[in-house]
Amino acid sequence: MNDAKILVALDFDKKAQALSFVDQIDSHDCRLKVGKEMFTYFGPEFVRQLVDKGFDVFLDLKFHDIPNTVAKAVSAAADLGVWMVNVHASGGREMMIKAKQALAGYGEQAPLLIAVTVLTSMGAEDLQDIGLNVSPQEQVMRLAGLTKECGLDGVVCSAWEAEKLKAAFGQEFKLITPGIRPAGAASNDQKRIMTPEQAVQVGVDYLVIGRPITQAANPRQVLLDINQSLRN
Ligand SMILES: O=C(O)c1cc(=O)[nH]c(=O)n1[C@@H]1O[C@H](COP(=O)(O)O)[C@@H](O)[C@H]1O
Repeated sequence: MNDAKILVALDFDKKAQALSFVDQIDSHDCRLKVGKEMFTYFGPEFVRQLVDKGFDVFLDLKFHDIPNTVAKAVSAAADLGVWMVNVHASGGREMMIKAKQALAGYGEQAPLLIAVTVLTSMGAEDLQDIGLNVSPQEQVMRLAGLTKECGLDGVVCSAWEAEKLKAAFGQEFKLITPGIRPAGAASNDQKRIMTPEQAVQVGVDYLVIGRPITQAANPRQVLLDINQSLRN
């Protein structure tokens, strides 16, 4: 069984580059996240290719639509054989419940279903712009609570919110966090970063890491070093 905590964000715009990267790493050392850019360029066939190579794939398409459409999209993701798929919690209760119900027929093969609460790129002013007079933290807690009520498996959040979320919603509620940087790595455009060790200590279940691994001279070694640091 794969117990890898690292989800490598495969943000390449060339399929050959992505596959050459994937060929350097082992499916036991990480899982792979495919987002909107790669999916739009290379489609479901690319996802199938990764699944066929033995990788657990997180299909990060953040579905947000009417309940029937999202349920069908989540079901299509399950048909691709992905390990995890996500929706926007702000799509609401009925949308999330229908999405969860759509996976019922897949039994053990059903992907984990998680929700995005508030994007880390949004601050209080952005929430005001869309009519939400609350702090991002309050909105994260509110949407995480709704996600749990709807029976989903967890949320995407910042590692800085992990302790509060675990305390409120329990250890089983999975937390997936971007903005993770090994000590000494460039932060790039990420603002509130944490090291992999710190993130695991505060209760994060899966660490989304992109450029520190994908742009490294020796990606496999960086991956092995991070995994080793998590075992210490
Ligand atoms: O949903 C995401 O994956 C995501 C949400 C968020 O709030 N912030 C965020 O950085 N991400 C993604 O996480 C990955 C982080 O990549 P690196 O910054 O290269 O480690 C990218 O694929 C981002 O699109």
